[in-house]
Amino acid sequence: MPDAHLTPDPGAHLEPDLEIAVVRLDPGLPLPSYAHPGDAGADLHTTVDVTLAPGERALVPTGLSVALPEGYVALVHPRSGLAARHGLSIVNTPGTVDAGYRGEIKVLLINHDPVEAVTLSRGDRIAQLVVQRFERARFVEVGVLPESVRGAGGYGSTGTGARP
Ligand SMILES: O=c1ccn([C@H]2C[C@H](O)[C@@H](COP(=O)(O)OP(=O)(O)OP(=O)(O)O)O2)c(=O)[nH]1
Ligand SMILES: [Mg+2]
Repeated sequence: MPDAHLTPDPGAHLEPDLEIAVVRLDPGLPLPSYAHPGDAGADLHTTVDVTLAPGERALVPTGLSVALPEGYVALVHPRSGLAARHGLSIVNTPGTVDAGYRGEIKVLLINHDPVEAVTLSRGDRIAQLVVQRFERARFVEVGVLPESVRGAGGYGSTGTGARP
């Protein structure tokens, strides 16, 4: 029951109306779930126990396969708590789950901690899935691009100090 004193989370009023068909390849584990109303990421669980030595990576199964509607993509993002506490991230963050993919969603975890191993147990929430619409582009070749203020500046061209 939400606390009456709390302002509702942004987006909490939005009824989730996008249905995504999910097959649980491992019926012992739950479907992806949002921790709070309005959250963008639905947590994914590992189906296996796994220990990652410092610097080690592993492709970890989630026990889920989905059929995303046309025009949608699901992005596999790291969880910030695991990153902050253990240096655990995802090698290819964010992972891209294409709408036509019917295989098991997997998470390519990596332990960035220089010293400590990370142990995850079956059922632990290891990543989060963000479902988004995307645009499919038509790449049209031209000889010269339209000018812009940024131009070709990048890779730190604006520096790091506060701008005046
Ligand atoms: O973190 C991820 C990333 C990808 N996939 C699945 C879904 C995705 O649709 C498929 C292919 O991913 P991607 O296109 O990133 O990999 P690729 O190396 O380009 O493989 P492919 O040649 O199969 O496209 O693998 C996952 O389960 N988890
Ligand atoms: Mg690909």
